[in-house]
Amino acid sequence: MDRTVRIIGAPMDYGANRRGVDMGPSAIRYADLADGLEQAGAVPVDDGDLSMPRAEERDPDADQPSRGNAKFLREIEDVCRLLSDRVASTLADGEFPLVLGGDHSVAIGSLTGSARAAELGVLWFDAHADCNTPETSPTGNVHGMPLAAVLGRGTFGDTEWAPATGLCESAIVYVGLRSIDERERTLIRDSEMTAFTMSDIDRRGISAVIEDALTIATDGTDGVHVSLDLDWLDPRTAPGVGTPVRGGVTYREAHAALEAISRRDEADDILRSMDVVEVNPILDEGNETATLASELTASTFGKRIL
Ligand SMILES: NC(=[NH2+])NCCC[C@H](N)C(=O)O
Ligand SMILES: [Mn+2]
Ligand SMILES: [Mn+2]
Repeated sequence: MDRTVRIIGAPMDYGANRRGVDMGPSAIRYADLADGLEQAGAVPVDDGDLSMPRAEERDPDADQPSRGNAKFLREIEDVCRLLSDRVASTLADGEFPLVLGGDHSVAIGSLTGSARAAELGVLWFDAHADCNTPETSPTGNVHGMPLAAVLGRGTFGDTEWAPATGLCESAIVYVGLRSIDERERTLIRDSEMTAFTMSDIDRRGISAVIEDALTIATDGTDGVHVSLDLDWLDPRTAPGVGTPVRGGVTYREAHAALEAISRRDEADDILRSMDVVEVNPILDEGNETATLASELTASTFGKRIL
């Protein structure tokens, strides 16, 4: 399929606890992303990076004006508004938006953009649930909050910039969770989202879990957004991330899951948008996490072994 994939770099690090994820887009490009996409049968077009605002104060503990317990929320809002418009216009042009993070707060931009003109399901591959609000977050880091923001939970500043209109809560599916804060647990239980944890993968295997996840994410929706946080994988395989958690999926399980998405996409045309986030080259070993991010993206678009 000759799908045009527009690569949009979002070198944001205002939402993370560690500096360095702003270099993620370069590292993933350097790891032959465009080649991999071509081998998958896509036509990559690189938009370059969105420019990031300069924060007035880089001390993350400094008070961010009227933003509650959400560090750099003003900067994150600016970037996500821009990204959201870029994702929406890419889709309107009939192209596929592929967003390279940056920390996971960029998903507020990709999701609001992608859900503007469609009922949207989400596959969220992550060790973390990322559904804290400024009120519940133990850290104040916005990369732990994007799903709450797009679902309209909690208060993210004074304007309604974060909720995603066409987002279908019952079609949001987590895959591979293993680190959930207490208040996130309550939010998930009281929500319509589905959470497959690492225990589900242990018991049922990745293939059965991903088939169920695909069925839920596509039920009643026009398309699916894939959000891939590299800390979904085990830190032995993906060391270049800011918030590693032991006991993640293996290299093969990750490819199996994303290949399953591409097979479903070949049959039913389900893929709408994607972001690949949290690659931190400063913490990486020989760019292996960025390489993995690049390979897994190619698998999602249909690159096969044979
Ligand atoms: N996208 C991520 N790596 N998120 C990590 C979030 C960690 C923790 N739950 C927090 O709220 O701070
Ligand atoms: Mn994570
Ligand atoms: Mn995340």
